[in-house]
Amino acid sequence: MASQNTEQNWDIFCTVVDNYGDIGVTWRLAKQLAVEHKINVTLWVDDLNSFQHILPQLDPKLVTQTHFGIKINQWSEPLKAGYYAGDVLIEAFACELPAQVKQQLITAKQHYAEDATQPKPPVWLNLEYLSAESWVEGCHGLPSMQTSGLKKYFYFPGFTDKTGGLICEKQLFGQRDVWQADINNRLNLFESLGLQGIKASDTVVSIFSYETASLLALCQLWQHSEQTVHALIPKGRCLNSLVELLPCSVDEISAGSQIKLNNLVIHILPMTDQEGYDKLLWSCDFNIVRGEDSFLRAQWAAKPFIWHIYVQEDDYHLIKLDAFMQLYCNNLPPELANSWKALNLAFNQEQAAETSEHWQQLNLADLPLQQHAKQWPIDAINDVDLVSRLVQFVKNS
Ligand SMILES: Cc1cn([C@H]2C[C@H](O)[C@@H](COP(=O)(O)OP(=O)(O)O[C@H]3O[C@@H](C)[C@H](O)[C@@H](O)[C@H]3O)O2)c(=O)[nH]c1=O
Repeated sequence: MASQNTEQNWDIFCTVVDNYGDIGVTWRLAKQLAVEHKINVTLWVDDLNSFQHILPQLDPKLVTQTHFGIKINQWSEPLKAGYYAGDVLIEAFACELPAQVKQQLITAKQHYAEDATQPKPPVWLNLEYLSAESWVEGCHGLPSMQTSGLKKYFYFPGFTDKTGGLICEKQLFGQRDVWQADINNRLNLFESLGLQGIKASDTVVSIFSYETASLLALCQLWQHSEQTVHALIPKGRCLNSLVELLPCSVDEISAGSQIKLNNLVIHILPMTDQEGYDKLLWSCDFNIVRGEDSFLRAQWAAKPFIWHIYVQEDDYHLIKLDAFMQLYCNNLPPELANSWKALNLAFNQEQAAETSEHWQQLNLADLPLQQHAKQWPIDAINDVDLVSRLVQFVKNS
């Protein structure tokens, strides 16, 4: 009961469209709400098998289970675990709430309208996808009146103070700095993942992209690089782009495989939990990431990166990519900004030759590039992270 009890109960509903981004973002959100704001969170997920890839201890057969203090309920219809209206209800990325949940909201509203001592109906929010586009500022926080008479708010993550902010745990940058200050952490991590032969002077790149000819071009280039390049690839979609380099079919490749191609060594990794993936990003010299959540975590890793954006109809993703690149490059020397942007654009447009060319122009040891990667997270977070802004938003609504 929001008005009588300080303990808050929030529900988050998430459908897994494809890949891991939707569940990845909502799982981070749930963990931070629970850990930093002591909120009782119930996360409803329609595909626990996908979820298990990033939370290995999850049992996809269970209707309800608790991990990290968060109740995780299977979302099948009709719901097997009961939904009871709490203080806040978040639908992630415009997923359609079950009819029985909507009915509970209407009932809660009616009861409250008849008797104001009854619990208020939950604050209802739709969590949107992250975009750096300027229109986001105008739409963040807008309410939309539903036919039921209930209000639903649109919550837009973003990079400016007029948006909903970015997911980032309070201790994250401190933990990252401690990790990166000691080279042994990186080498120990590689060892614990079973990666052999990585020397401190080698270049290490993590790769979690979608399929693209640009990736093949980069790997072909790295084969002939002066220094050894280690490509760390969690088993998944991007391997399909490297078929012509692989000694066997993608299906036969398993986590733990190591493929040596002249000066390029490809290591196939198991997927780990999110905390393990963060550490991997902190430990590499360069990260190739995708979607929404790994994209943000690559920024928080304070290392240079390529963002392989999720493709949208009519090339709309290129507009989103451009909006982000403009922001990211604001304080970079123009020549460096141009080559970083050109690399990202070529990679996303599958321009293999241009991707190789722009990679060669980018010097990973370049000090301004590294300094920018370190300063950017501080500027981007803009004082207040998404979860703190969200809690405040709920208080004000
Ligand atoms: C490789 C790896 C990833 N992860 C996590 C990090 C992220 O939370 C998640 C991957 O999510 P993303 O980076 O967002 O990429 P994605 O491609 O998996 O998800 C995408 O899904 C689409 C449906 C959305 O529309 C996109 O915006 C995007 O979110 O997986 C691990 O926890 N361990 C791992 O080993």
